Amino acid sequence: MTHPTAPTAGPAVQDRAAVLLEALPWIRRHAGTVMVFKYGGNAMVSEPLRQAFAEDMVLLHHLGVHPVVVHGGGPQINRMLERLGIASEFRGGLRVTSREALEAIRMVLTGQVQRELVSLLNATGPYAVGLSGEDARLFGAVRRGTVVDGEEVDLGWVGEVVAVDPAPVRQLLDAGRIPVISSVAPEVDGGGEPTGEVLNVNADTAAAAVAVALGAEAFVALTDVEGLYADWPDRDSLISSLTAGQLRELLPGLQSGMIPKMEAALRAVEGGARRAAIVDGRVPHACLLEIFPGARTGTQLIPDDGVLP
Ligand SMILES: Nc1ncnc2c1ncn2[C@@H]1O[C@H](COP(=O)(O)OP(=O)(O)O)[C@@H](O)[C@H]1O
Ligand SMILES: CC(=O)N[C@@H](CCC(=O)OP(=O)(O)O)C(=O)O
Repeated sequence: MTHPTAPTAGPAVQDRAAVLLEALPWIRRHAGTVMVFKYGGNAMVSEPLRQAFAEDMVLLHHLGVHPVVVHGGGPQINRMLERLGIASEFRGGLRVTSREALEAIRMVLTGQVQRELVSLLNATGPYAVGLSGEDARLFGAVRRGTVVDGEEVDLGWVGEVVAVDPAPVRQLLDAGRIPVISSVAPEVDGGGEPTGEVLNVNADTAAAAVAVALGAEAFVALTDVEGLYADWPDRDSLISSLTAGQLRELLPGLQSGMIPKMEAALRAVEGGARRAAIVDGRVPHACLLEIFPGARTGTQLIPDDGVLP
């Protein structure tokens, strides 16, 4: 006859219990809240990292938090455009998008990157449902250009989300699912009606719009650096936390992909999120570490009158 080995109350057991107990106040405060995670192409670079991200989302879901994933896929799009012989050009952190490129981008985001993410999340249970801004009119977008060195630049078929209907996402959350959203959006006219065109939206920008529409508690964007640097690329200038007002002052000096990312973080906080975080997607389980305020990586952004929750 065998007997199960009784766990000894040694240090290892105590440590495990202590980790769970340390998370208890955060879990109690955040159960039932929405957290929007922007999963960027540069943070999706390895299988173990993708796996760790999916595990974090499923664990948060079981802790009672409602994770919503908005994904990018910049490097994956670059690879496809290269295969098709289409040049990639970025202005102010946004891709100049021809109609030909748009077709490929829509295919890569909704047909490849989203499918892979949904499949990873569903490896252990029926959690994830993928949708794009086109589904159930989730997004409405208008064409936008950008300003580089004081000059207006036409970006082609690039959009900015001007309307989000939270209902399709809420319905999925209510059904116990994890929504996984691709950042392509139908163009809408002045009356909010679809024109029949589709636009390429930066995924950080789309994620912030989703966070605001859902009244998310937090907006977390993964990237491929430690966080926001005050004086990029000086590695000693990493900012661990800042207020919306401090970010507004830094924004004009930012470069490349950090421009839309920090604009999105600001928009999320201005729109009601208590916190936005730029976290290092190269650190396995960076999203799960978010539940331990003392162990968070990256840069935390809070409203001017906020305190770090
Ligand atoms: N001030 C800054 N702090 C951190 N990164 C910066 C800064 N300015 C520019 N960058 C660049 O922005 C990149 C992140 O943007 P991007 O590549 O669009 O991210 P992702 O694909 O993860 O969404 C970093 O890898 C870095 O090269
Ligand atoms: C307009 C614009 O720039 N759209 C982005 C959409 C994907 C994205 O944002 O992906 P990451 O988050 O991985 O950068 C693009 O075409 O690359």
